Amino acid sequence: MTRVAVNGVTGQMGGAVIEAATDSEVVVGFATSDTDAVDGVPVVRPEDAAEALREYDVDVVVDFAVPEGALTVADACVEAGVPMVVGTTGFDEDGMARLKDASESIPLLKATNFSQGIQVLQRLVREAVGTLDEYDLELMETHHNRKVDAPSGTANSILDVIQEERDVEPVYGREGHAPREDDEIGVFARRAGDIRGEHELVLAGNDEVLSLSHRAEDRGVFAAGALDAATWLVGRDAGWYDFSEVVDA
Ligand SMILES: NC(=O)C1=CN([C@@H]2O[C@H](COP(=O)(O)OP(=O)(O)OC[C@H]3O[C@@H](n4cnc5c(N)ncnc54)[C@H](OP(=O)(O)O)[C@@H]3O)[C@@H](O)[C@H]2O)C=CC1
Ligand SMILES: O=C(O)C1=N[C@H](C(=O)O)C[C@H](O)C1
Repeated sequence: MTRVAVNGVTGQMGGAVIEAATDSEVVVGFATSDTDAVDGVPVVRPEDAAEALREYDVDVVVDFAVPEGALTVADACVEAGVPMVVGTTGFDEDGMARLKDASESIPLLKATNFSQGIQVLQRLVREAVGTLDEYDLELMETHHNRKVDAPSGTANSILDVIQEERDVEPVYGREGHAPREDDEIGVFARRAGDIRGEHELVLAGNDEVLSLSHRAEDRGVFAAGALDAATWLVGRDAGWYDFSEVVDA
């Protein structure tokens, strides 16, 4: 069985990963709060992660935390020579550069969304935006009221795909006198209740509207995808990997 360490183990996704780990074993977790264990999994502080990775003989780390915590644990993975799956979102440019640096020493797979449906949505988005190249584009996402980063990592990834196809400028929300420009894409983030994650791209023009959307119904979908990625990553060469490689494997 693959021996997994979970960064952000006390969080919503940390719990979902422990629950989803049936073909792998979560042997240790990292978090900053004063908790000894979560569901029988011992909790260690992130600054002691390198030592714990060796002590618990960890094969791979699965991370769903905050950017600062992910970077601390990425350093520990480099020190201990352990692969890392990064699910945390909201990194700034410097954080992304530090993850890229880490991937020169260890196998590192980062995805803003570990659901298979979003992988397919990304492909559909590329085709639709490339084909309907005159249509107006608007991007919406909705998440639970505890989410701290906006727009979501997934929305930013969808935007990246769109910008590879079309020269559009994001406008984050609109207010007041705000007429739409031809080359803009409106991006909207809503936060309410315990909504697991919804994303929708609307393409409108030529007297028609095409809507491409995805809704996650349980955090288990992200946890299962991240664990699939973790098992796939063990034993690979150092480098930067994409979740599409796992889905296509
Ligand atoms: N890629 C994907 O498919 C998905 C990505 N996510 C992303 O995962 C992240 C976590 O989401 P979620 O579980 O809902 O958030 P939570 O707020 O529920 O959990 C965050 C966890 O991070 C821990 N944490 C805080 N600071 C640190 C630190 N310095 N080092 C290590 N751990 C730390 C917190 O525990 P404590 O306070 O005890 O330290 C907590 O356990 C978010 O960035 C979210 O966007 C979420 C779902 C799917
Ligand atoms: O915070 C969440 O919950 C989620 N975060 C990811 C994101 O920012 O895109 C993925 C998913 O939508 C759930």
